[in-house]
Amino acid sequence: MTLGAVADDLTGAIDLATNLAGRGFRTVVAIGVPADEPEPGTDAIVAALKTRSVAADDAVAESLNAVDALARLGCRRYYVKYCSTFDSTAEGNIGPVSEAICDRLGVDSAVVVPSFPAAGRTVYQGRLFVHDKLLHESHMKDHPLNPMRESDVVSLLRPQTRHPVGAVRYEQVHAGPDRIRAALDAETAGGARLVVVDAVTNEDLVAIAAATEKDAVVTGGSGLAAGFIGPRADDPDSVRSGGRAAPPRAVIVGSVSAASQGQVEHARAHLPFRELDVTAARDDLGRHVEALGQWAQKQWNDEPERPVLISSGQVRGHDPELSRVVEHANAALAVELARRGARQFVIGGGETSGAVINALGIRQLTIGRELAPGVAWASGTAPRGGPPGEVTYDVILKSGNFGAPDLFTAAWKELA
Ligand SMILES: Nc1ncnc2c1ncn2[C@@H]1O[C@H](COP(=O)(O)OP(=O)(O)OP(=O)(O)O)[C@@H](O)[C@H]1O
Ligand SMILES: O=C(O)[C@@H](O)C(=O)CO
Repeated sequence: MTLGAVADDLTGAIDLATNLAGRGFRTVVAIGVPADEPEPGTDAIVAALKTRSVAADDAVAESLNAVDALARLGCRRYYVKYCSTFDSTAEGNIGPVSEAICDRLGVDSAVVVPSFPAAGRTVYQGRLFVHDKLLHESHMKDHPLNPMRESDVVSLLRPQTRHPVGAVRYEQVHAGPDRIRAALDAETAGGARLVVVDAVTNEDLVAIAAATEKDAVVTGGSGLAAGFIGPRADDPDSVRSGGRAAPPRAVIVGSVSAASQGQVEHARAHLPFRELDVTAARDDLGRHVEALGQWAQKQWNDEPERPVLISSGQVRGHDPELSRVVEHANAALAVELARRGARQFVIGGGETSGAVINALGIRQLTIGRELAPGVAWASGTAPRGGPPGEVTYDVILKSGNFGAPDLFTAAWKELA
């Protein structure tokens, strides 16, 4: 049975696909609502949507389209993937989307498991932690699109549903799958449709996965997948396809997260670096992007294997419109670099990655070597655009806060 997943952004989809691959699922990521039959032998299809920051009605409609498409492709079990920091719009899309999918499939209730301990996200007594900080005290309090000012997951979810929100606390999770199942059933009997489940360690996630293995819908960050047992769990390396493209190489960072900015700081010492000038991009996008393209070409002429690094820098203040301008600029930059031959990209940030992949015309990705929790190389093809034929790209699409400080320089070794 193929597992179907609906992810609310692209890097989140890659994150989930990486964890599924690590558990022995041969996984493809479809960009948008899946249209194509997956290759024979596919165990999981993750639909990468762009619904985290849109109006709830639009997020619901797009998510249902994706579930219907996954059902047509043979999926019978579904994973609703949102961010491990539970971010969405102020009104929130996680409740409406999860409930609509349950309704569509005739399912009474589903677990809510944001926890991803390997990336420092844990839920204890309903409170979401990012490493040692409560969510509302973490970097997420200043996120440019979805600032998070509350850490209690039940409180975050309550305004997003007309039903009571259930909770299964750590004491019950720790007591194992049978107790978790009994607690979930009691919450559902009490009228809850969405039940927030604590998880602090991978063992907790394994227990929750066992307790819910017959549930047709589960929801969460990618962590819960670490508890799944895939069809090729004995040999997870067999599901990975290697790097297929060749240099030139570029790192494009539109992510403003602390981890990405640290990675830029580290890589600047080693790679040719330029900052995308936000004002110049807004005033004359074509000219600015062309200038960056010429600069990159010169670096590649001097050292063909050496990646260039371009970052759009720090956001000042909360300005969604400016964020869109920068996304558009980063996407145009990727197209310009591809036009000049670039085939291997590391992209920082979920929104940025979505914009870039769409602009390059990539419709589907297969997962390759894993570099860090939730981060892996992936390969995809796109129409050549002009002459007939296809172009193959190797990409890392990195969630803002994921990856070690040296990711932008170390990643390339994994392609060899
Ligand atoms: N200098 C800047 N000024 C304004 N907006 C910017 C600037 N640099 C980046 N942005 C925008 O900030 C947003 C960052 O979101 P993105 O999802 O790409 O990264 P992130 O939030 O750090 O990562 P993730 O969503 O994966 O956690 C994008 O819309 C990007 O275009
Ligand atoms: O769950 C996460 O933290 C990531 O996959 C993500 O969605 C960040 O955009």
